[in-house]
This record gives sequence, structure tokens and C-alpha cells, in this order.
Amino acid sequence: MSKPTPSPASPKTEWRTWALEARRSLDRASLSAQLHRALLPALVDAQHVLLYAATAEEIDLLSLVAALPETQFYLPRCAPQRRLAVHAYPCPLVTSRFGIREPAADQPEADPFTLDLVLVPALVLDQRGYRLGYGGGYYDRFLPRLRPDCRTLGIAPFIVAELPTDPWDVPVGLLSGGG
Ligand SMILES: Nc1nc2c(c(=O)[nH]1)N(C=O)[C@@H](CNc1ccc(C(=O)N[C@@H](CCC(=O)O)C(=O)O)cc1)CN2
Ligand SMILES: Nc1ncnc2c1ncn2[C@@H]1O[C@H](COP(=O)(O)OP(=O)(O)OP(=O)(O)O)[C@@H](O)[C@H]1O
Repeated sequence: MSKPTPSPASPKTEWRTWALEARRSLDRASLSAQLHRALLPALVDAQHVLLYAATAEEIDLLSLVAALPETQFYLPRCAPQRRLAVHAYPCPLVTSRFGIREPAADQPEADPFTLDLVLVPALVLDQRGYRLGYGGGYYDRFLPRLRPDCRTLGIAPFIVAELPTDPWDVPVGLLSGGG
């Protein structure tokens, strides 16, 4: 039996624990396939798209690369000072100390200003686009560095009414029709 959903007043740590546990009972493969299909219309207009390399528990969207051969995809890398570096994909990948596959540090970096669309992984999103990640603050620092017309789309297995927020949180776009 799963735990009750925390409230907007609950601390982020409590939400993180809840989301990490709740996602264990999901069918990740079918959720990934569903999101892949739902994202295709949003991707047709984008030329430069930041994706992420999913862990074994996350929604895996790397299948989009083969489905959209005209699109230039990019992957993030956790650089020092919690900076998110961006690299064109395909490129050689290594597994980071957090267990996430990411571009090797010796690969050339891309300019975040090139990006038209950023798919932002999250443990849980709320209906306003606020997200909860693993707590590194990588995307909170990264999102303000994007071109003002760059679109963002949060990717999470759950969308709740309202998450607790901090002043640095940057809301992301939501897929119309739910995520
Ligand atoms: N697949 C995937 N790639 C991604 C993300 C993601 O959510 N999914 N990220 C989304 O942001 C970034 C990596 N996020 C991370 C967030 C926190 C920590 C981290 O430092 N974790 C600490 C606990 C937090 C702390 O105490 O500061 C740890 O595990 O010890 C690492 C990576 C970039 N790449
Ligand atoms: N723009 C910023 N500048 C400096 N520090 C920041 C900024 N954004 C977030 N942080 C720091 O990052 C930490 C993590 O923030 P938060 O819990 O919101 O992460 P998260 O959104 O879950 O993680 P992630 O973005 O990596 O998925 C916080 O302790 C905060 O102090």
C-alpha cells in the first residue's frame, strides 16, 4: 500500500521520499512509450533539444533520438559548482558518481543559447509547472541561462496540485493533456 500524498506545506524532503517510493510501482516502459508519443507534436518545431539520459527508474525518452533524425539532441553533464553543462548527442558517455549516464567531460560543450526546447526531468511536477528533482538545484541554476524564447517541458511520472516552492524554483512548461 502506498503512503498518502504529502501536503503543499510538507517539506521537500518528505515529497522526495514519497515520489521515490511511489514511482517504484509504476510501469516505466509503458509510461516512457506514452510520453514519447505525447511529446512528438511538441518536438516537430524544435531543432535543438536538451534531453536527459534516464536512470533505470526514470522515464526514458532516448528513443526520441532515433524517431527524429533531423533534430539535434543534447545531454546534460553535472559540472563543478553544480553547473549543468550541455553536450551535443550522440557523444561518448560515462556514468557519473550519481549513477547517471552523461557526456564525458572532455567532450566539447554546447552553448545553452542554442537550445529551442529543454526536457526537464523531475520526480514530481505540480499543475503550475513547479518541479521537484533530486535536490541538486542543477536545473534551477540552468533554466535562467536559456534563451528567453526557449521552451521547457517537465517530465515526471506524477503531477500533483501544489508542491512546496523556494524562491529559486523556476517553473517549467507542462505537456497539454497531462504528463
Ligand atoms: N537522468 C537525469 N539526469 C540528470 C538529472 C535528473 O534528474 N535525471 N538532473 C536533475 O537535476 C541532474 C543531476 N541531478 C542531481 C541532483 C542531485 C545530486 C546530488 O548531489 N545528490 C546528493 C544529495 C543531494 C545533496 O545532499 O546535495 C546525493 O545523492 O548524495 C546529483 C545529481 C542532471 N542530470
Ligand atoms: N539559482 C540558484 N543559485 C544558487 N543556489 C541554488 C539555486 N537554485 C537552487 N539552489 C540550491 O540548490 C539546492 C537544491 O534546490 P532544490 O531542492 O529546489 O533542488 P531540485 O530542484 O529538487 O534539484 P534539481 O534541479 O537538481 O533537480 C538548494 O539547497 C538551493 O540552495
